[in-house]
Amino acid sequence: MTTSQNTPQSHDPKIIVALDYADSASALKLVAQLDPALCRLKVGKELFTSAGPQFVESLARSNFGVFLDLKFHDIPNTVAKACSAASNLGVWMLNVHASGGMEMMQAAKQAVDTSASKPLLIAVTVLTSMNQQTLNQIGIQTDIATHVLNLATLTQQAGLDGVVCSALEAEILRTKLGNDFCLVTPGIRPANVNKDDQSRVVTPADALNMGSSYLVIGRPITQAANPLKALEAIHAECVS
Ligand SMILES: O=c1ccn([C@@H]2O[C@H](COP(=O)(O)O)[C@@H](O)[C@H]2O)c(=O)[nH]1
Repeated sequence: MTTSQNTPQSHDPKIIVALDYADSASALKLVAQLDPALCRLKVGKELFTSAGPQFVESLARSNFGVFLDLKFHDIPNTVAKACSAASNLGVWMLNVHASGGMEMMQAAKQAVDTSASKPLLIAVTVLTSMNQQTLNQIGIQTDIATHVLNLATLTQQAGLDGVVCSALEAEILRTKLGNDFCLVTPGIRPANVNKDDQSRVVTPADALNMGSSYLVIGRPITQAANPLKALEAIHAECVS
C-alpha cells in the first residue's frame, strides 16, 4: 500500500472518522474523545466551509492523520491549484472526482507530487448514496459496478493512489487493479444500524474482508451515546 510521507502515525489505522460538524468546537469535542491509535479523521465540506483551512492545518499537526474530503471537480488548472493549497495544509490524504477526467486527475497528481508533504491523492468514483436508479437519472445507463470499475481504472491510469467507492465494489477492484491500489470506502454501517442517506452499505468487518483499505465512518460513531465505545466496538469487530 502506498503511504504518504507525512503520515503522522507509524501504525496504519483502518478507520477514518468523518467529522461532519457545523463548527470547530463541536468537532474538537468529539476529537478529544477519540483515540489516534484507532482512527484517522476526515474533514468534509461542512466543517471546512465553517472552520476553514487554519483549522485543518492545526488538526493535521495532531496525532491523527487527516483526510481532507473536498472532492475537487473543475477544470484541470483550477483543481491543480486547489490540490496544491490543500497539500500545503499537511493533510494525509485528499481527493478529486474521477469524472473530472484523465487530464484533470493528472494535473491534480502533479500538483500533489510537487508539494512538500505529498499527501495521498484519491478519486471519488460513484458516491455511496447513489444506487442504480440515481445513476440512470444522471444519464448513465451502465451498471453501477462497471461504472465504478471504469472510473477506478481511469484513476489508476492517471497515476493516483486509489479511489473512494463502496465496499460492494472492493472485490472486483482488488481483482482488476491489484493490492497496491487504495480503496477508501464510506457507506459503512454496523449490523442493525440506520442506513441514513447511504445506499451501498456494508458492515465494517465485511468491508475489510472484501478488500477495503480504509473505512470512512461518520454517524455510527459521531451520533453514538458514547463515541469512543462505538469506535472501539467497530475496531474490535474489524480485528476479530
Ligand atoms: O461516496 C461517498 C463519498 C464520501 N462520503 C462521505 O463519507 C462520510 C460518511 O458519513 P456517514 O455518517 O458514515 O454516512 C460523509 O462525510 C460523506 O460526505 C460518503 O458517504 N460517500
